[in-house]
Amino acid sequence: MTLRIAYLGPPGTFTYLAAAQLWERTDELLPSTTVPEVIDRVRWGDCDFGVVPVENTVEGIVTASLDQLVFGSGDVVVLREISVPTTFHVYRATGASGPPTGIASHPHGLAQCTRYVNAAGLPTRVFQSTAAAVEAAAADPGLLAIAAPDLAGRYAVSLVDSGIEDHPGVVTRFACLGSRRRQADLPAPDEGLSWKTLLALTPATRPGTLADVCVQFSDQGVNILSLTSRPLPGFAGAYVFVLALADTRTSAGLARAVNGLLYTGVRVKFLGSFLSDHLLRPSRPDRPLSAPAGSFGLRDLHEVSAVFPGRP
Ligand SMILES: O=C(O)C(=O)Cc1ccccc1
Repeated sequence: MTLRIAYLGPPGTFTYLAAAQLWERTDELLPSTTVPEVIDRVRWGDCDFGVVPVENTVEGIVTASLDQLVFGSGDVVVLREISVPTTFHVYRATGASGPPTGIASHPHGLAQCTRYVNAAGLPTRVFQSTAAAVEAAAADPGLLAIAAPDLAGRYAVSLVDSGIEDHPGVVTRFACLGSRRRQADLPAPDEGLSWKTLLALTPATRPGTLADVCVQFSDQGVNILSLTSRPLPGFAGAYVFVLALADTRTSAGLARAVNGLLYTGVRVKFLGSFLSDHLLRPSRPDRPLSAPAGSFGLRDLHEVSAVFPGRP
């Protein structure tokens, strides 16, 4: 059976590279113009699965994708997570001459290549995807486009520069989305993937609610990998917390933690339990974790007391 897979297109986006990692040529990869369009095609049954960017190690969460999952309706959850190394190249219409007049990309592309973009000193143009910018550059000889590798054969453009990102070693994570019932229909996973579960939690707004949430997971030995807060529309000052947990939906510990949460009054939305290559592809395997410059630790107590002068 040929599967229909919606992705953020046109062909040659980083999302396309993620989708092509998972599906064979026999399946139909169908480009969509925006992330909400991909999710709608899955939600309304026009496509079996969808692929969207979810997190970038420089730019952080792709809120357009996360908010669709958190606030959208219907049975659309994350079924698999795929990482793609994100290196940026510059293209221009083949045969174009004279000084360029603009530089174009997806907002994340422009944000991850600030040194190059600033040095170019050209007006920037934002597109729905990197490959959409390349498509526009093919038709506009003044435009430079920042996008994924290997697009010169696919569009009428030539490679101008390569590896222009500010930080080498960046990885973008993509989510394969679909109905909970379709998880078994995905291609067999590679070896060494690890389970993640994504939950959106809405606690009451009082001191200690987030501590209550964390205690439920720590009591069950479930590692919280990340915590993202999204404003709850229509309720100023209230947030939904999206937690990525290092466990599978079928574990007893996770079931106990979620049951415990319900008793503390937290509302829980299930956003998916899936295999991820997250730990297989850490973005900087060569470097130990380091906190941002200017962070203090136990050795810097004098700095702590300068910022927090109250007596402990
Ligand atoms: O525009 C693309 O190619 C995408 O897939 C979204 C994106 C943009 C920039 C970095 C990673 C993903």
